[in-house]
Amino acid sequence: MIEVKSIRKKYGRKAVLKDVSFTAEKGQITCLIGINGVGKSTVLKAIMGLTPVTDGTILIDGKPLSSRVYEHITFIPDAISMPPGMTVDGCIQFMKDYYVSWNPKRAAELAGFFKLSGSDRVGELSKGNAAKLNLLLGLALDVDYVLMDEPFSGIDMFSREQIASVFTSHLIEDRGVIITTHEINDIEHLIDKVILLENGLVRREFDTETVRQEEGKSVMDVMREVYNG
Ligand SMILES: Nc1ncnc2c1ncn2[C@@H]1O[C@H](COP(=O)(O)OP(=O)(O)OP(=O)(O)O)[C@@H](O)[C@H]1O
Repeated sequence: MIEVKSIRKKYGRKAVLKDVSFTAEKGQITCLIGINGVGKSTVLKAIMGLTPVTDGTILIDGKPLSSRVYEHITFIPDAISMPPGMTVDGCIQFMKDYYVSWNPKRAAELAGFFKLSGSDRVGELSKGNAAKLNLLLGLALDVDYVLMDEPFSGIDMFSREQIASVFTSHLIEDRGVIITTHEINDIEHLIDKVILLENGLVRREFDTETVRQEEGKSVMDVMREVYNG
């Protein structure tokens, strides 16, 4: 389980996260939702230790962040960070050489599923294909937790559907996934848990199935309730 306990984060004098606590379980997809600039990426970067928090604690399976802990978790940023001149095959080879946890079988399966061509260069990929390659490079690592920043942002409906289908497949297996988004429509059915962020605080944390069964509400219904007052 990932436990985020009362984290606070200031950039200069600006308090972005004022008091954020939530948990994300293995085997579940947890979604951090909030408007642009609310601090979703900052939360993911804090979990990865990429940005120091001003206060609070983050535990991964009960342990504080350390280099050993990072072998169990990966971060897929909102844009691919591979050099534009590198080919798809080159990226895959780079990851294979660099990470012991690289799973070549899963990488090949994802490349086939996404219909990525090995000879295409990163800088020449369409937005959708760049997003798919980005996802492949993270999901082919054998880690327990995957953090994804806006995996559906700015791509067409068919690519979104294809990416969404990966979430319900064996390619995710029983890993713990945290994704951020500001638009829930396409992915509502995939999500187990929602964390609604507003003004640096968690406005609501809920299990989608519980809310559906006990209150007859969709994620959108709860979002409207919370954000529209
Ligand atoms: N390195 C930085 N230095 C200063 N301010 C920053 C830095 N990174 C982020 N911020 C500010 O912190 C706030 C939260 O940013 P963050 O990227 O976490 O939000 P977000 O919810 O992920 O936004 P989006 O949906 O647009 O991706 C924003 O106001 C942003 O301008």
